[in-house]
Amino acid sequence: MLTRLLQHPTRRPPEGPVVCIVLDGVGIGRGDFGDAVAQARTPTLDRLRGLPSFTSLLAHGTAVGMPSDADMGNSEVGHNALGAGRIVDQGAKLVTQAIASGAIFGPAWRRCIDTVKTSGEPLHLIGLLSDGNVHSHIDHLIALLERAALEGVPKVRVHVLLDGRDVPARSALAYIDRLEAVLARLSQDGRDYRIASGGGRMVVTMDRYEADWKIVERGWDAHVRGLGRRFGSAREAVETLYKETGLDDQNLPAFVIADALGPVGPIRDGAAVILFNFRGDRALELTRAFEEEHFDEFPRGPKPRVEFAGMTQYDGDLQLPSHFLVAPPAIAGTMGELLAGAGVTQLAISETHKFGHVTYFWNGNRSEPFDPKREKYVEVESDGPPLEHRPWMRAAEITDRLIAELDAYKPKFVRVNYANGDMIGHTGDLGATILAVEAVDLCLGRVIEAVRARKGITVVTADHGNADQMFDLRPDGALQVRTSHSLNRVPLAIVDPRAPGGGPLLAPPPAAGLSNVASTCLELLGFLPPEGYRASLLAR
Ligand SMILES: O=C(O)[C@@H](CO)OP(=O)(O)O
Ligand SMILES: [Mn+2]
Ligand SMILES: [Mn+2]
Repeated sequence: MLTRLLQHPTRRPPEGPVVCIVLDGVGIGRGDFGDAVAQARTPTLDRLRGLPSFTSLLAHGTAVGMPSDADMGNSEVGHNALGAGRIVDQGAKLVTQAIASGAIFGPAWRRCIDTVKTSGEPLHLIGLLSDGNVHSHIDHLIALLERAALEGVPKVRVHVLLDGRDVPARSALAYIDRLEAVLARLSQDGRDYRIASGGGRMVVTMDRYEADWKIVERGWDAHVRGLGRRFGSAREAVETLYKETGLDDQNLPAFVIADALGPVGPIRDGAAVILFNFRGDRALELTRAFEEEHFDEFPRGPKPRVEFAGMTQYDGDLQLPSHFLVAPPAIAGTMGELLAGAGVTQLAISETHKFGHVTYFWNGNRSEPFDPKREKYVEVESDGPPLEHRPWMRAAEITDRLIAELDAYKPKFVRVNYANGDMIGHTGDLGATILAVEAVDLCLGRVIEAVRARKGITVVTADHGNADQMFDLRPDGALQVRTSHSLNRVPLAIVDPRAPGGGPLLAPPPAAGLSNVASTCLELLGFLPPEGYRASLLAR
């Protein structure tokens, strides 16, 4: 692996910057009524489709390091591939492999098991309960439960975050039933395994990029302190909350499972806690709440002294958490690191919801800049929910700031993420998602024009689909709102006013995907595609 960029023998970099725009969740759909990208009025995207430099890229499955081609893409694996220029085996795959080999039951697991065997306190498992394979997989949870039983752990408590964002919007009961069956089977020979608390992932525990610590506080109260509305079972909680609130899984309020003696699973001194999500963005804040001695993001109450482990290490710079079951994907030599080494100035910009995507994920799950003197990271503060009431989100403010920074900071390479197609697509609201795509298209046009005026090049792509598929066809023929990402390909277009047709000719290798974008950007900047990187998309 090269650690230094080499000049390209023939490519001349532009006078201005190379700006890579990620349209989060804007894939290429079927063009039907449920394809919000096709339904939207998008003069800029339409123009890009006519360029010689337009193509489509794979953004899901094995092309982004997921276990199989049935797996959707997501922001983590998408931005990892964009920034690393290679296909890296991702958390979903690494955890499954570590379960198969037994490597997952290493030192961190041992510490947890030894702790609870000594104290008599429960082993607590906290995480997202679904088979979405974006943040977690229920099979991983079940493997941990089976092993705990095999090792004679007497008490386990599971704290379940309801999904409905990577899986159908109201599918929580199916996963709860499946989990309850496993817990009942394992609750024999004196063992006592139960669900202890839970709530919808968008309002309980799984905040990211410090958008709203209240979310984590609600989770802390329910999982750790046993504080919250009580129910006899998770099924009863979900059924009642569906009826009372009309909300879907991702937004259901927190709940606590209690019996005649009170909450069944508060987390106390001497317990062990495993956060079984493998993806870091939405796991880091709870990790900090468990690990940091000094902490003032919310009142924790007395912090229980527990043995804490993550499914993996979520942040390689901050080394969070300190103990983890599976080694994280090793992503070194990302394009950000190589450009920093070559002294090229970089700007990364997005709004809060996607800020870490263009910094942390782009840099291989590292939160810090490689060279703070030549990198500027700009976060535009996001609006609060409900986002479907503001589908334009902060696209205009991001655009204003980006254009201002082209003159003020004068970066040579820019990466920007527009969150709208994804964040509004996840709400399942077709009308709002059409508006979201239109807002992005407007800003896209502004950026392209500003970059052209400064003699730069724009590279437009997306990290995975979402807005392009707002419905699923159920087996019975009925339509069902789709809140999750799609498996569709994503657009790739390059605007270079120096090229005769408005963009360079492309020669995409077979099965070209997101991992080919880094070499493409580096080549446009006048460098050779680095050794080990996937090929550039540019024709010779
Ligand atoms: O919101 C998220 O956490 C995921 C979906 O689970 O979306 P994205 O990968 O686009 O960030
Ligand atoms: Mn995304
Ligand atoms: Mn998403």
